[in-house]
Order: sequence, then structure tokens, then C-alpha cells
Amino acid sequence: MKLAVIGGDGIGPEVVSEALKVLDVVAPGAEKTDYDLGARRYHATGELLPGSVLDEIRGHDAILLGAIGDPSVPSGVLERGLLLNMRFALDHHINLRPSKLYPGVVGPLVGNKPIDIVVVREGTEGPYTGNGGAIRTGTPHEVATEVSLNTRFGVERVVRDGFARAQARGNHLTLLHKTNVLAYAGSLWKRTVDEVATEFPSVEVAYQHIDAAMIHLVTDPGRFDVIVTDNLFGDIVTDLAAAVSGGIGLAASANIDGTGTNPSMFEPVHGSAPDIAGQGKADPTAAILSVSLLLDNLGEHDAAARVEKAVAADLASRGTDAASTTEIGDRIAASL
Ligand SMILES: NC(=O)C1=CN([C@@H]2O[C@H](COP(=O)(O)OP(=O)(O)OC[C@H]3O[C@@H](n4cnc5c(N)ncnc54)[C@H](O)[C@@H]3O)[C@@H](O)[C@H]2O)C=CC1
Ligand SMILES: CC(C)CC(=O)C(=O)O
Ligand SMILES: [Mg+2]
Repeated sequence: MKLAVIGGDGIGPEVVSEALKVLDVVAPGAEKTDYDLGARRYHATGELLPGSVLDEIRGHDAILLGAIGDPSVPSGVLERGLLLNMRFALDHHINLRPSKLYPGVVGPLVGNKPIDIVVVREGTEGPYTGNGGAIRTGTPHEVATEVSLNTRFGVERVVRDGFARAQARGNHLTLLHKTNVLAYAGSLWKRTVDEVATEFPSVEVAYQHIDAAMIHLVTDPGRFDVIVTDNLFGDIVTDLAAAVSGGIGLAASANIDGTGTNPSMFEPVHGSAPDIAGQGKADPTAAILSVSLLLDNLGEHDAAARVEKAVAADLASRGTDAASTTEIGDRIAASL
């Protein structure tokens, strides 16, 4: 197993280092190559993601990433030039984000309602493609656009993936969009879901406007099983799903090229958290669960299950005292 490892910025390297401790126990033969990408490299060389580095990364079986983004670099430069660049170049169209309330975890919802949701977020289109512009910048007459790009091809492949996942688990799929206002893109998503649904007769289909879904995720999360949605809505709903399932420090994700052509990338849902970077406060659980997703994706199902089981056991036994980043990583690695 050849892995490219990108710690990145802020708490990224801190949580990745704990994730690797766990990986080393369950997959001791894994060959890891570290890539220095992010703010440090950008300041030193002006480089974000050189083509030669991207080509090298392509030669790996999977990528483990911490987080990208740093306050010393203008907002969006690293996020777009490095992170999104990598997701787009490697065709990571399926952005998989499970949210589960593990036993023993006390979430913020009244009654600690059970949560077991998988968000299938489109990963290469929507408003994240950089399809926009600005004129008269800095003047009172400035105009800025950020166009959401949705192709039938791109929507259909992620919708089909969502249905397949729904069929394999709770047989329920909810499309989240805003068809009442975003009529063109909304219509494409809705029609695609309705058409693909005919191939999956066992899957019950629901639709919710994205704003109302924020209510239901907090008041009645049990109504969701698989959620399929676009890149922006998926970004937002998965931070909320993480928050109601015990916190952003527990939320893992997979950026998958469904065709298997390029290595998929596994990373926490969270960002580089500059507010707590370097303090040993970051919860590495999301990064560790991302290792579980990585192993599962590479067919190492037993190892993946071992990691998830160890995390679940650790979560069940966590008290109210905050443990440090390394304490949590050490504990989970030792339990394996
Ligand atoms: N995939 C990625 O690499 C992502 C990068 N970013 C970038 O990260 C930077 C910071 O973004 P924010 O909006 O502040 O989002 P963030 O997710 O980094 O932090 C939001 C809040 O969650 C807390 N938090 C995050 N991860 C945590 C962990 N593992 N344990 C405990 N607390 C944790 C932070 O301390 C902060 O209060 C920005 O540059 C942003 O663009 C944001 C999201 C994803
Ligand atoms: C920083 C963004 C490009 C990504 C993000 O927030 C995410 O994927 O969750
Ligand atoms: Mg996000």
C-alpha cells in the first residue's frame, strides 16, 4: 500500500501524525511518502501544487491529508490552488462524509437522538469551480459573480453513487437543494434523482429544501439516511452533521474518484483550525476515522473495521476531561 501523506497547515500535521500511529499498527507494511504542501512551502517557494508533485501523488494508492489553509496567506489561495486543485485534478467527484453518533458520545441535541447519516456531496462542480469574476473591484459599483456549474454527467454519477449507498444501508435517500429558487440547477438535480430512482426501486426518495433540512437535522436527524447534494450545500450540511454528532473533531471524509483511475484522498471534515494550532488541543479522531475510510476504500475491510471499533471504544470511555491530541492518538493506537 503506497500512501501519499500531506499534513498541510495548522492542526493538519498534528492530527495526521496521530492517524499514522494508528495506521502503523493495523497496516505496518504501508509505504508512506510525505509531501510538504501548504503555507510553509508557499512562503518559501511560491508553489501551491507543482505539476511534478501532482504527478508523483498520482502514483500512490491513496492520499491522507490533514488540512489546508493558513491566516498568513490570503483566504482562498491555498484552499483553491492546492486543496480544490487536487480534488479537481484527481476527479474526486464523490465526497463521502459519514456522521454517526457513537455510543457514549453526548451530542448537543435534546434527547441525544441517534444519528447515522452518510452525506454524498458532489466534489468537483457547483460554485467551487472558480467560474465567476468581478468588475470595478474596490469601487462602489463593484459586481461579483460566482456561477454554480452543474453538469448532467457530474450530477448523475454522484446521484447514482448515493442510490447505491442507500440500497446497501437504510434504503432511504434525501436530495437536498433549493429547487424553489435555484431553478435551473435544482431542476437538473431533481430530475436526475427521479430518473436514477427508477433503477433503485427499493430506495425511498425524499426531497428537502436545504434551509428546512437544517431544522430537521437538529430536531429529527433520524429522518436522514443517505443525503445527496451539491458541493456547497454538502460542505455546509456536513459541518452541521458533525456538530450534532459529537463535534467537528470526530468527522471523517473521503474524496473518491469513483472510476478508480486516480488515488482517492482521505481527510477530516474540519479545516486547519488556526485558533488551536500548536496547542495539542486538536482532536485527532476525525483523522483516525479517515484512516478507517482509507483502508476500507483500498479493500482492507478488516483493518478498517478494527480502527473504527477502537475509536468507538475510546469514545465510549472518554470522560469529560479534555485529552490532548497525542494522548488520544496514543490511547487508540495502544488499544489496537
Ligand atoms: N479540508 C480542508 O483542508 C479545510 C480547510 N479549511 C480551512 O481551514 C482554515 C480554518 O477554517 P475554519 O473556518 O476556522 O474551520 P475549522 O474547521 O478549521 O475550525 C472551525 C472550528 O472548529 C474547531 N476545530 C476544528 N478541528 C478541530 C479538531 N480536530 N479538534 C477540535 N476542534 C477543532 C476550531 O478550533 C474552530 O473553532 C481556513 O483557512 C479554511 O479555509 C476549512 C475547512 C476544510
Ligand atoms: C476549504 C474548502 C475548500 C473546503 C471545505 O470547507 C470542505 O471541503 O469542507
Ligand atoms: Mg467545509
